[in-house]
Amino acid sequence: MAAEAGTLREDYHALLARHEAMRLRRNLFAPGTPAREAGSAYDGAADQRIILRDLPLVLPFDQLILDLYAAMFERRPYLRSLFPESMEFQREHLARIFQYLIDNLHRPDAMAATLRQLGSDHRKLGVREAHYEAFEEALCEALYRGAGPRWTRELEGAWTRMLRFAVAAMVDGAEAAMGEPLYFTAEVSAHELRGDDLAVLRVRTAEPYPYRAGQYAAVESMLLPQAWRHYSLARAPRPDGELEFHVRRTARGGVSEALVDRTRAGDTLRLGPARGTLTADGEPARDLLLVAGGTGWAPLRALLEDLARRREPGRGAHLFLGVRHRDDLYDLPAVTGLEQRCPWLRVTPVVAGEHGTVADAVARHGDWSGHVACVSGPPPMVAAVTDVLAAMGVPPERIRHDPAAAQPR
Ligand SMILES: NC(=O)C1=CN([C@@H]2O[C@H](COP(=O)(O)OP(=O)(O)OC[C@H]3O[C@@H](n4cnc5c(N)ncnc54)[C@H](O)[C@@H]3O)[C@@H](O)[C@H]2O)C=CC1
Repeated sequence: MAAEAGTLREDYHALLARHEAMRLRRNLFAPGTPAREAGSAYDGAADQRIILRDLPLVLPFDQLILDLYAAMFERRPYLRSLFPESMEFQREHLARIFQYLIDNLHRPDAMAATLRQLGSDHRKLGVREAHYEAFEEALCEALYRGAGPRWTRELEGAWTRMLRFAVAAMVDGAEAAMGEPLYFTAEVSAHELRGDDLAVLRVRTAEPYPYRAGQYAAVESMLLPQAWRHYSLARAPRPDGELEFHVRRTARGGVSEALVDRTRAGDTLRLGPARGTLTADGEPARDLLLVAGGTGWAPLRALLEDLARRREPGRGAHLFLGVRHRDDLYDLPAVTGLEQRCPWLRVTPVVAGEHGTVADAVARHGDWSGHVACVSGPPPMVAAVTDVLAAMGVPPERIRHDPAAAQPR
């Protein structure tokens, strides 16, 4: 066993050394034009056409991705430790990334910011530039396996160029974030069950944790190493530095179960740096429409606390709080506390069985075309509310929500 581990380590260091040598060579032989800068000349539209044309050959993604990880771990077993024990979420995540890349390949520059962020977020997983090489090798093998006799060099070329473009932006993002901490260690200061499947966790980080109201963090429980899930920070930043998360158990064996059922005060969590642009900033003259569904209330609570603190004269806010059942109004004291403190805030609870959908309630209530809207909840609810608001003439830049991919499930 020890000898095997030794060989794995040697393989790993050989890969890193080989990679560093390649990087040096690239820089020596092509000064000023490292591979990653070539992205700006990348003809993504041409590769998009090839990939879309041949997509039926390599679908379903599920199989392609299963083959990819199998090939990677078979060839380089030492990379397995960078991934969580359960690969299910990881595979779904990769399928979403592939879909995102394919959908947006015709406008590579527009994707760069998302990919740089992704690269910066991959640092906390221990991912290094060299690992992408192993990933590319495994992708080629999976494409070859999937397409079988219909595999072509053109198909492989288009996928490889797409991947290299994405990797170049991710590596840029990782390098630009060198000064940012990989993660923050936090101790759970309180764990409170609110119903059988929901917990409110309060945590304190060892170092100050910078964030703005409305943002979210990747959270890792020590019970499930390398499995990170996003949860919104449910309070505006406070002088005592205490943070709050609202977690609903969504599946057995996942991070939400670990956080709801198996976490107690005194336990350690890790938090990635705060992310997201769900803020009320930018247009202080406009009234706010806040639409929450279930634990999607968390970031909107932070926004309201922040607004209550730095009251902007004349600015009103209307909150629609959507839940399935009355019992799901799990944070009522906070809601009523804000309502009492803030005469400019109106609250409309929407209980699905009694009042219909949140989107319908928003539509029935009035004309929101002059408002800034912040929407947070299950992705289908966010989509339905966004459609209603768009139909009323609220421009897209005034309808704010987190990307569906950033949500805990
Ligand atoms: N915990 C957190 O920090 C955050 C959670 N979220 C997301 O918010 C959601 C909250 O989930 P739960 O608390 O379980 O809420 P839930 O499933 O109990 O539903 C909350 C509200 O959304 C409506 N809804 C549910 N499914 C819908 C659908 N398919 N179409 C239209 N409306 C629908 C319900 O009627 C209810 O009004 C999750 O998707 C989570 O990812 C979003 C931001 C932060």
